[in-house]
Amino acid sequence: MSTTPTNLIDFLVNQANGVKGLADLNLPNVPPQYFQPIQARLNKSKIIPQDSEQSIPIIDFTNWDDPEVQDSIFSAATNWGFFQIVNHGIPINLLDDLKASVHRFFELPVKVKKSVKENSPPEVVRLGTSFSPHAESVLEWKDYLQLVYASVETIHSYWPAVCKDEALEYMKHAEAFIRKLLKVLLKKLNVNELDKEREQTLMGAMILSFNYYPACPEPELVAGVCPHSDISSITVLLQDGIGGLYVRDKDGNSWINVPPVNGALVINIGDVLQIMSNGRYKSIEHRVVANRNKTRISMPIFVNPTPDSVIGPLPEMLENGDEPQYKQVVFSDYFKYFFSKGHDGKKTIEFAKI
Ligand SMILES: COc1cc(/C=C/C(=O)SCCNC(=O)CCNC(=O)[C@H](O)C(C)(C)COP(=O)(O)OP(=O)(O)OC[C@H]2O[C@@H](n3cnc4c(N)ncnc43)[C@H](O)[C@@H]2OP(=O)(O)O)ccc1O
Ligand SMILES: O=C(O)CCC(=O)C(=O)O
Ligand SMILES: [Fe+2]
Repeated sequence: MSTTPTNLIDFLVNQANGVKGLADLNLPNVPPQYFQPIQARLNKSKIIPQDSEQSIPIIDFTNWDDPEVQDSIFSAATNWGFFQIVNHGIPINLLDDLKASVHRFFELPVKVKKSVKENSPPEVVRLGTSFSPHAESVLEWKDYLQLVYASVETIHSYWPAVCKDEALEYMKHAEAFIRKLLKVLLKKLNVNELDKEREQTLMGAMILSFNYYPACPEPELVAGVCPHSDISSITVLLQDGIGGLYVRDKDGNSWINVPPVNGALVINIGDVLQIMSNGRYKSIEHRVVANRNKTRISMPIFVNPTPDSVIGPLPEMLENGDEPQYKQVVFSDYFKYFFSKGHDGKKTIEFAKI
């Protein structure tokens, strides 16, 4: 029978086995480095039943410039911070092709993935496991591949061949959708034009991430992703049909499932838009649970400012005399702070609080 590698971090990170390599050993138990403290585990009594009246809104984007549709987006971003969009304009076959390419990438032999890790500049491609393994006290049951949406030449040089075409085609369509959605979100904040400077601040740097959560022998002991809010302006997430994403409820103590809806994209407001809207839009905590029997994948696009963008409440938010709740921060300082610690709920935004 296989045993846990003696130097687990070396096995996971340096040898590029990731948690998939660990799961492939078919160990009966999870190594203690993955044990969440008891109070941090998601116990069933804290989950709001799926059939209750509370559920994340699902919005049809077909008539996105219809004021009623825009009102429902504003209401979801203000009250929930999370919603699902159907009829977003991205062909469903592209979503299916992308999911297949994610499985193809993670199923590559470890030596191929190791060479991707070793030969890719981290500002373009980053293969990793957990969240920030050198900074966190407990590991998360997740591997990831981050593809930075750079110039076409850079993409062709560095994105892995097994998923490059699918990822690039998806990003081209997603970019058009993201621009429309940000226009709506900004318009409802009385910002009527998304000029070049604001576009750079809201969506100047986009990262397509492939998250891979292998089946786990003891899912109740671990976290796929610990509670956190995203640091992006928005995140656009495609999930497969397995499920496992939960959002913190308004009462603060319970969690609501984000059920997989075929063809839908899950949108969440990130810290940047909470800061720019001076707290009007909410960047809500969410987490992922592991699954005993099935591998789950998800594909978030982190829609980020460029690293040198300065983030703060929009002047339009302060016109009627409201006090700013956040100071001006350089985005690269913000994300370096985010990665300097483990996921820790909503604590990152304290960095920008006045
Ligand atoms: C993983 O689960 C996640 C991820 C996220 C992601 C949110 C974001 O998109 S934040 C935007 C960050 N921007 C980029 O990643 C662009 C590409 N990267 C870069 O240009 C550079 O890496 C850099 C971000 C400018 C930082 O450069 P540098 O100062 O030279 O430092 P590094 O050696 O690259 O990194 C130091 C250390 O920080 C951690 N880290 C930095 N960036 C990331 C990243 N994108 N993902 C994961 N970790 C990152 C990492 O610990 C680095 O240590 P190493 O062990 O890799 O050496 C949101 C939510 C999630 O659950
Ligand atoms: O896998 C998911 O559904 C969500 C992942 C997530 O929250 C993240 O990558 O920031
Ligand atoms: Fe997230």
